[in-house]
Amino acid sequence: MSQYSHNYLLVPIPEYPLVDCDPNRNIKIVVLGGSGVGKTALVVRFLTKRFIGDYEANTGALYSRKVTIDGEQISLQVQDTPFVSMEDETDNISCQEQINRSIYWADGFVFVYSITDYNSYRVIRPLFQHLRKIHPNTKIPLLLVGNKADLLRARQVDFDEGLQLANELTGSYAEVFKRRKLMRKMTLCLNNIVTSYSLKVKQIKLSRNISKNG
Ligand SMILES: Nc1nc2c(ncn2[C@@H]2O[C@H](COP(=O)(O)OP(=O)(O)OP(=O)(O)O)[C@@H](O)[C@H]2O)c(=O)[nH]1
Repeated sequence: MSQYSHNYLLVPIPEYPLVDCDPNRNIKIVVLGGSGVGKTALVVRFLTKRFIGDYEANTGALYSRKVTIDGEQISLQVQDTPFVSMEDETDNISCQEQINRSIYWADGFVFVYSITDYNSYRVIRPLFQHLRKIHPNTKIPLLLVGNKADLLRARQVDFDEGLQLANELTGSYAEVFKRRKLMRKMTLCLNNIVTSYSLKVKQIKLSRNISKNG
């Protein structure tokens, strides 16, 4: 049983041990952003399909689920991370080593800011530049999420600013709060992340067929 199960209303736990994962059939996604923007909440909502107010702050936790893509069973792994912050008086970010490791590890990225916190939005560009240094030459599947979209009265970041930033980062954009919308947007946007993986799956299938048929 999970170490967290006793104390909290709902805590996602890995569906199966990570040792069972075939490394060729993994999609690895990391969720990144500033402090308190709702990264953990978002991961919990996405994976459990529930909107909840009480959950373990599982910063750094790795979750896994099985999904089917093009008839192939794939393990989707989602990594929650500690927050990233801006260094004082500069446009640089400071992030823990764990974040760098996650960036190296991941195939796709979910950047989260809160629409109620302009500073969390400001973190995103330098974060992307940081990511670019680690993955200089690859197309980066990315979803930008403007979270806490239920708190419209406290809005500090306009919808258009989110959209513009997503375009700049060549990613998709979603402002989310309601579960259905989150699921729809996440699913749609996840397709971006998954597309490159699907191609890989097709290549695997193709090479398997070629070797089978000589
Ligand atoms: N109103 C509202 N509150 C939210 C939403 N998502 C998260 N929260 C709240 O925001 C707070 C921070 O959420 P977390 O998921 O812990 O945020 P985090 O980004 O993981 O935080 P760090 O651990 O600092 O990195 C919690 O009190 C959540 O309940 C949302 O969509 N709407």
